[in-house]
Amino acid sequence: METVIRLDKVSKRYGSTLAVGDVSLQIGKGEIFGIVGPNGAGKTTLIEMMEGLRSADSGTVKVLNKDIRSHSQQIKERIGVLLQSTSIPGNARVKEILNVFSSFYDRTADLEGIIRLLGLGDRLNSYFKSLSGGWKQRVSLALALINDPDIVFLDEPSMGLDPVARNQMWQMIKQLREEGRTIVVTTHYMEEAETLCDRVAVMSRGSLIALDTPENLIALLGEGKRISFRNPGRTSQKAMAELTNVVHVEWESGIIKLHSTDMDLTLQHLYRRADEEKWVVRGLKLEEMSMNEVFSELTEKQGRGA
Ligand SMILES: Nc1ncnc2c1ncn2[C@@H]1O[C@H](COP(=O)(O)OP(=O)(O)OP(=O)(O)O)[C@@H](O)[C@H]1O
Repeated sequence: METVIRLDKVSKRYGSTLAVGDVSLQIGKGEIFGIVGPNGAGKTTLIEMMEGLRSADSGTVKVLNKDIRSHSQQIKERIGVLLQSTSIPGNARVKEILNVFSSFYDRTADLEGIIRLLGLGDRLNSYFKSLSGGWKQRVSLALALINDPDIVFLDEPSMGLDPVARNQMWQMIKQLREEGRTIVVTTHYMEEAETLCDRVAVMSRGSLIALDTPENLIALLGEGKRISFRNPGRTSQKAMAELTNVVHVEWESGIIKLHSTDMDLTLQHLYRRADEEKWVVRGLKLEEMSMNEVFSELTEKQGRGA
C-alpha cells in the first residue's frame, strides 16, 4: 500500500508536559486510520502535527512524500481539515459559506457533488447558526472536502451527535474512502473506532501503545470472545487459569469469565475437569469482546506502568 503519511520519532512538549513522545507510524492511501486515547493522551497534538498546524520539536512528519516543515503550503492544498463549528460564521447562509471557502483554494471540488453526498441541498439557504449539531457537522465536512483533498483529517467528527446523526456521519466517511481518499480520525468513541477504522492507533500519555486493526487489537485479549458461567463453587481462580489456552480469568464471586486463545479447546478442557471435579457449570455464554474493553485494558495497563 502506498504510504501517504509517515511519522518518524515525532515528539512535542508544552513546557514540562510531553504531549507526544517519539511516535513513529505510517498511514496508507485509502485507509480510515483512527487515533484513540483518554483525555490528554496527545491525539489532537498528533493530528495537528500531521495537518501542519503545530510543529514537532523533533522527528519528521512527511505528508504525500513531502516534509511538512518545508512544503506546508503545497500540502495544505491537498488536505482537508474538519473545522470546529465555532470557527464558521453563524450569520452566513450555507451556500455563502461554501462559496467563500471554495474561493480560498486553487483546486476545488465539484460543489454540486459535495452537496449531493452530504444531502445539503435543502439547507443551502439556511443560516449556519440555525442548524442542528448534525447539520452543522455536515457543513463542516463539506468545507473539509472543498479542495477535493487526498487526505481528510477529522478531529472528533461525531462529538455531540445523536446516534442517528453519528451513523450518517460514518456512512459519509466510508463513502470518502470509496472515493480513494485517506481519512485520519480521532475519537473518544470505541464503537466508532471499531466500526469505522481500518487500523487504530491507541495513545496514552503521549505514547503510541498499540497500533493494529480493530480485530487484531481485540484478539490481543484472547480470541475476541470470552466464556462466562456461574461459579460452580469448590473451584479456584488457579484451577481456572490452568485450563488449556486460558490467558486471563475474571473472577467475581458469582460469575467466572475466561479469556482464551482457543475457545473450543478451553471449553473441552472445562467440561472434562467439570466431570472429574463434579463442578456443575450453569449459565454458560460466549460473550463478544469490544474495542471498549481492549481500550480500557491497554490504557489501564499503561497507567499501572506495565
Ligand atoms: N497549547 C497547549 N499548551 C499547553 N499544553 C497543551 C497545549 N495543547 C495541549 N496541551 C497538553 O498536552 C497534552 C496532550 O493534549 P492533546 O490536546 O493533544 O490531547 P488529546 O488526546 O487530544 O486530549 P482530548 O481528548 O482531551 O482532546 C495534555 O496534557 C494537554 O493539557
